[in-house]
This record gives sequence, C-alpha cells and structure tokens, in this order.
Amino acid sequence: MSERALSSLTGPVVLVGAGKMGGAMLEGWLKLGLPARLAVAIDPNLPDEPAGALKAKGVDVNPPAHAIATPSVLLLAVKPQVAPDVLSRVAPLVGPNTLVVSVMAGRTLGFIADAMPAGTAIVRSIPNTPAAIGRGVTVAVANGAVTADGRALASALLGAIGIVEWIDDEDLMDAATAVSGSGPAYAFLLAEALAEAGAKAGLPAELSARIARATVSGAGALMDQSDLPAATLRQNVTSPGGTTAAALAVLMDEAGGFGPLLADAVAAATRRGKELAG
Ligand SMILES: NC(=O)c1ccc[n+]([C@@H]2O[C@H](COP(=O)([O-])OP(=O)(O)OC[C@H]3O[C@@H](n4cnc5c(N)ncnc54)[C@H](OP(=O)(O)O)[C@@H]3O)[C@@H](O)[C@H]2O)c1
Ligand code: PRO
Repeated sequence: MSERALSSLTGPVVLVGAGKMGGAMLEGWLKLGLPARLAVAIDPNLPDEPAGALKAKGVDVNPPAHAIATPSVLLLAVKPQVAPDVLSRVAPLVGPNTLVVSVMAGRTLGFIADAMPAGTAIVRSIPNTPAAIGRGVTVAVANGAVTADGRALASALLGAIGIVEWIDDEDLMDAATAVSGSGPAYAFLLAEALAEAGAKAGLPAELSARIARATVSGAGALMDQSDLPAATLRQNVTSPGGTTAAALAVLMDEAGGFGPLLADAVAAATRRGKELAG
C-alpha cells in the first residue's frame, strides 16, 4: 500500500465480517504495511483460532462500539443476506469522512446508501479469493459522494490484493461478479473434473488429482507470464489431428461444449446477483 494512502488514514480501517473474503483482504493490507493499530475487526462469533491470529498481529477484535474511533474506511464483508441487520448496526460508526467499501455480492450502492448517513461515500466492489496471495481481481464502482482522494484510497486498498478494474456503470457489477468474483470456483472445478475424468480413463485417482491440479495451475501461470492470447496458448497445445484436437472437438461443440455451458453458468450467477440485491 502506498505511503500516501497510508498517511491519508486518520482513523482505523474497520472490517465488518472477518470471514474468507474480509479476512483475506485484511491479511493482505497488514502484509503491505497497514499498521495493526489502525485495524479493527468486527465479527461477533469469529471462532477462537482466526480471532486469536488477528489479535496476535495487533488487530483490535470485537471492541465495544464506543471504543471504535470514527473509521477512515469501513469495509463491509458480511454475507448479502444479513446486510440489512448488520448495516443498521454499523451505520452509527460512519463519520462525514468515512469511506464505506462493500464487497457484498448483489447489494447495490443505493441499498448501502439507504442504510448509511446521508452523503456517505461508498465504493461497491467485488474481489475474488486469489486476493489471499495478492493475485486478486477486483471490479469496483463508486457513488457520487466519493472524491478523487476517496477513489485513490479505495484503489490503494483494493490494489493491495491484486488488480482493480473501475467501472462507471453499476449495472455491470452482477456480470462482473459472475466472471471474476465466482470465476476462481470454475477454475478449481476444472481441476476437480479433470482429475475425475482421468480416473475414469484408468489413472490411479491420486495421481490423476495431482497431475490435474498441477496442469490447471501451470496453465494459469503460463497464461500469466505470456503476452499471447488464451486462444493462441490453446492452439499451441493442439497438434493437427492429435489428441488435444480430439478432446477440443467435444469441449468446443457449439451446442453442448464449454462455451454454451459457461454462458449458462455466468447467466445463472448474474441472475442470482440481481436477486441478492434485495
Ligand atoms: N468468498 C468469495 O469468493 C467472495 C468474493 C467476492 C465477494 N464476496 C462477498 O464477501 C462477503 C463475505 O463472503 P465470505 O465468502 O467471506 O463469507 P464468510 O466467510 O461467511 O464471511 C462473512 C463473515 O461475516 C460474519 N458475520 C455474520 N454476522 C455478522 C455481524 N453481525 N457482524 C459482523 N460479522 C458478521 C460471519 O460470521 P458467521 O460465520 O458467524 O456468520 C463470517 O465470519 C459476501 O458478501 C460475499 O458476497 C465473497
Ligand atoms: N463468492 C460470492 C458468492 O458466491 C460472491 C462471488 C464469489 O456469492
């Protein structure tokens, strides 16, 4: 995190919901220089182990509300389904200079604004779990109350855990959630399904799982380090008349292949995001 971003923090960064996503983000910020004295985590039923790990790093975990200074940043990382209750509880913490950053799928800027004091600066974002290793992708949109400084602070915080793509049209958030927010699950499912397919083809199950996992992560790493388009990397594997071409004839079938299946999956996730808007 840049020194400029850190120095703009006059109050704490308060994390509401220290689960998988919020916990990974806080971890990333601490690693990148956020002083633990500026980190507060609110998660009333956080199990002893993660709570102890945060406390050991100096994070203030579940302090009484009256002991929390007005936050510079309030990060909302609870499940969208509990948002109405949780937002009404944390709204009194918000001051005129607090930047509220949400990572909740579906919940709109308007919904969050309605729960906060009038004029609150809000960034709605959707990160993904590779954030835990600094390789996240976050898509973000700001409401009209976010100043240039607020956007720079959000960029620094979200950029500390990977790349950030700002959009102006909030209507695109549910589709972005379906692609990059949920996307890591599709890649992990590919590794699982490839392992099962290898076992069905006669490989010992554990060997199949090992080589499938290493293949999916190796292909991702190759794509990361290459400037070539994904299609070219695919073509580089595909010898004319060879084994890959035989597999791709199935996977690239226009009616039943990967393309239409993934389009259906992304459409389903996009619809679910709109339902979660409430
Ligand atoms: N996981 C992802 O890949 C991902 C990606 C992008 C965005 N998101 C978004 O991130 C948010 C959290 O998802 P997650 O996967 O991290 O879920 P999670 O692991 O369940 O984290 C949510 C945390 O919030 C806690 N919580 C519940 N009620 C609370 C309250 N009143 N005050 C403070 N904390 C409370 C939960 O505790 P209990 O377990 O005790 O209920 C849990 O520890 C969701 O809105 C999701 O849409 C997730
Ligand atoms: N995980 C959250 C969900 O499944 C949001 C994107 C990834 O709803």
